[in-house]
Amino acid sequence: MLHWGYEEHNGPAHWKEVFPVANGDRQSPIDIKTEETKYDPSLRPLNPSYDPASAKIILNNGHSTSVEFDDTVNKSVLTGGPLSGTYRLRQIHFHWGSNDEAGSEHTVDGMKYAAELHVVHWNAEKYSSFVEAACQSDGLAVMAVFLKIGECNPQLNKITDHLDTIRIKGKKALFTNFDPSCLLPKSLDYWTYFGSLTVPPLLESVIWIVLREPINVCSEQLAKFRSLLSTAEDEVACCLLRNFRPPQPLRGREVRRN
Ligand SMILES: NS(=O)(=O)c1ccc(NCc2ccco2)c([N+](=O)[O-])c1
Ligand SMILES: [Zn+2]
Repeated sequence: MLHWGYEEHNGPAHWKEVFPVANGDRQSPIDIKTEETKYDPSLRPLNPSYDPASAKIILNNGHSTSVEFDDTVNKSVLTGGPLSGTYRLRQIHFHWGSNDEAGSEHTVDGMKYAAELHVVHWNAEKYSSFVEAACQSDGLAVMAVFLKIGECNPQLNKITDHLDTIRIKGKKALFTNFDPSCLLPKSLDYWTYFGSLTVPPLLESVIWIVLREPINVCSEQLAKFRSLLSTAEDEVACCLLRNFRPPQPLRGREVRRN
């Protein structure tokens, strides 16, 4: 496999050839079977607290589009929920499909949403960098938000309005004064389980926090993500039509709900 991606020749089925942990026992995403989730009274309310000034750049890394935040200080953090300690906001990014019928990574009772937002944090209380934390079993906390097709979402336009300036892989643009809370649903009720990065290197270091309530976006907004290129300037242009990994085996893990 040349370089991993989401096409037939280098997609999720091939990743184990380079990243054997792909067959590990705490891989993500998963299908959430709602009847088998367990209520846990010890789970606390989620407490995201983000400073819009932490947002720095918007980027096309060839696999998704991300907004990167200044994570050198505890200015934008997530506490509460299943977490012990303070997790620092690192970046947000999206996963989508080639049409509106599929695109989310997690599924709920087999149902696929059109897309999924990931809000990525790392355990800055115990570790000194994202990369170090990404190698620890309690190093990362990723909040997942489902995107379903409905009314256009004016908040998402803050992101999609900039995609034409970062069409090519590797392009980045200044992007600040953005609080990702504007993309969270009314309810912060969640499911939580121990899993992994859903993208190589697939490290098993993520405490997943999947919000139960989706947010609405419209088809035209999602279409803009599909016009991003997975290729760089000197390569034959190829659109990033899809970038979701399918659900992985639960391997006996428990999914708890608040
Ligand atoms: N879909 S996800 O939220 O699980 C995810 C996957 C990979 C990476 N990054 C790749 C990476 C390299 C070394 C450690 O991490 C990130 N991230 O960086 O936020 C998030
Ligand atoms: Zn992701």
